[in-house]
Amino acid sequence: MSSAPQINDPDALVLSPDPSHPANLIPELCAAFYKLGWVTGTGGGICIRTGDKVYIAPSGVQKERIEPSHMFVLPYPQPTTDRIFLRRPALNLKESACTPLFWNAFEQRNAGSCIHTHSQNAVMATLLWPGGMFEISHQQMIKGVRRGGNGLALSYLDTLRVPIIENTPNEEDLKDSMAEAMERHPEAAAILVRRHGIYVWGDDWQKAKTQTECLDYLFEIGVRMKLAGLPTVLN
Ligand SMILES: CSCCC(=O)C(=O)COP(=O)(O)O
Ligand SMILES: [Zn+2]
Repeated sequence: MSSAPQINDPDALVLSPDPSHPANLIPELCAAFYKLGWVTGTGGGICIRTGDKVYIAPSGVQKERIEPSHMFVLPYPQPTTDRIFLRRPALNLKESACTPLFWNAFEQRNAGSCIHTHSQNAVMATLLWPGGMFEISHQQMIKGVRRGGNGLALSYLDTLRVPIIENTPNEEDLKDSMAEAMERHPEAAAILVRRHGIYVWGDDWQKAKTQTECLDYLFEIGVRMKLAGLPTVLN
């Protein structure tokens, strides 16, 4: 008898031979992000939304070792009351604590994917820019960032600005301040969290990943410029 998942079997939502299926992509991308130092120590990750379904990794697990069967699938949109699921893993796991923050990206930017990293470049940027905004100009990689994370790409002549919000002891409690920062700065492609990391979103996982890479590069070079005493914004 075949053990393949049947129609109406929730496991069919995460078991696919297609490498581009979100349940296969999330483990692959988390393993790649781990190598970059973005999701070490279990923190951070990526979620993917395909229309009315959201694929989310478990919380507090080694993100470089997750498997498709560990994935949560949630319907989008959600009711305003309790969180509902289309599929939960058989193991006793909880969905990522980043879920409410990923939801900000879906609801406010219609994002198809959101990435959270604990990159030291992002954290250092929040320490060396003690105000509410990271700023850098005249860098080629600025061209890889889109206005609002989902609009037209910035030009070499644009100054990149990324808002910084203050950290909270619990990840979930960042939801409101992240939502406010996104509302106040419609051109922002991401939100930095002081002494913690960053949330970056995009129309799809490819665009979210590209923007996270460009931003991380810009944080790294911005930090190095600042430490070398060089101005990061030119007139
Ligand atoms: C050492 S990780 C602390 C919690 C955190 O910052 C985080 O991003 C948690 O993400 P998870 O997906 O594991 O809930
Ligand atoms: Zn985090």
